[in-house]
Amino acid sequence: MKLIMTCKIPDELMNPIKEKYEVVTVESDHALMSRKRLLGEIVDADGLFTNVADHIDEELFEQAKKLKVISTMAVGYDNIDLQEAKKRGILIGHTPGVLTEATADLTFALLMATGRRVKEGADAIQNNEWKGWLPFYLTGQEIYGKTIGIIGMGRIGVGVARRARGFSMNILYHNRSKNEEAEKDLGATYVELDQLLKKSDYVVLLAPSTKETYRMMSTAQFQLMKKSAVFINTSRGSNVDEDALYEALQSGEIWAAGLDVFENEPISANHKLLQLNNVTALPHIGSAAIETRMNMARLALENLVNGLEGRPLVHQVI
Ligand SMILES: NC(=O)c1ccc[n+]([C@@H]2O[C@H](COP(=O)([O-])OP(=O)(O)OC[C@H]3O[C@@H](n4cnc5c(N)ncnc54)[C@H](O)[C@@H]3O)[C@@H](O)[C@H]2O)c1
Ligand SMILES: O=C(O)[C@H](O)CO
Repeated sequence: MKLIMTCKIPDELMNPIKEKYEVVTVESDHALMSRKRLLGEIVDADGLFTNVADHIDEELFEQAKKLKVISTMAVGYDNIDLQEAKKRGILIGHTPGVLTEATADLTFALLMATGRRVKEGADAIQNNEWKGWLPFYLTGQEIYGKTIGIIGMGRIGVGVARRARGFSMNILYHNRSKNEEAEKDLGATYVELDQLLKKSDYVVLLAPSTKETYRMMSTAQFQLMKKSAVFINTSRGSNVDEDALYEALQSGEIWAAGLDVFENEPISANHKLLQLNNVTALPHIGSAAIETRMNMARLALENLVNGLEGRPLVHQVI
């Protein structure tokens, strides 16, 4: 059987697979397979190992004559057209759970870095702009004891809430349904979205990208937030209206934003959001811890091989 891997993973994981399957992948650890090559190779492939950067759309499904399983090395699968996959009886696997803690760590790191202006401070030193201690130089927002509002209280949202608890934060959340466990164990309080936006010092977005969440944070939502509030997005860029966010940050409607994800990735350094001092931006590295990425790759391979060999996927989307 032929497998396509649009990115390379370490040899220790790849070699046992190569013994059993014909594997087509890229040459370098630092490259993704081009769309053109993927569309060519997919024609006679049985399995596809993919990630958040590939668009698995109707055009690709039309080309794929033999495809049985698609396995993404990610928890989010908004880049895959599930309807097209379902129509063709193609199984989809993903990697929830193994990246929860690493992504919660990075989300909290971004919250702290944005609230306390860590990037601006590091840049000031680097650019030889530090003039010495001044009473209000690079003053940020306190974190300890403040109110955090988590939109999307799922696995990672709960992970962030656990970290927030360590900082004695008051935890508000908004979710499709109430998370009784988070309420009991973490003292989190369910509120409607408008209330969360009005009351939170830190608003953290961790809902998946769906039709309902598309640009759920736009002008009206930013206007409800406190002028001193910090907005953090480690979910998906499409959940945020980036023009509205830019306006809110530039006009002082909100105080700062920490962003790990963007509507179009990779974002260009010329993007208007990146020209603002009150934006801390990262290149979609929420789950980028070595052990985590190894576990994601292992789980994605297991999903793929299980599907090809007629066993249940460990984590199956459809
Ligand atoms: N930045 C990164 O590198 C990175 C890493 C991992 C995950 N993610 C993103 O984080 C998302 C969450 O991951 P997870 O493992 O916690 O998923 P999850 O499914 O456990 O949690 C998502 C939560 O969002 C809630 N939700 C769905 N629609 C909502 C809506 N309209 N309003 C409010 N809440 C809503 C769900 O009920 C669920 O509780 C992923 O879908 C992915 O997009 C990003
Ligand atoms: O959805 C995911 O898993 C992330 O975006 C990449 O880890």
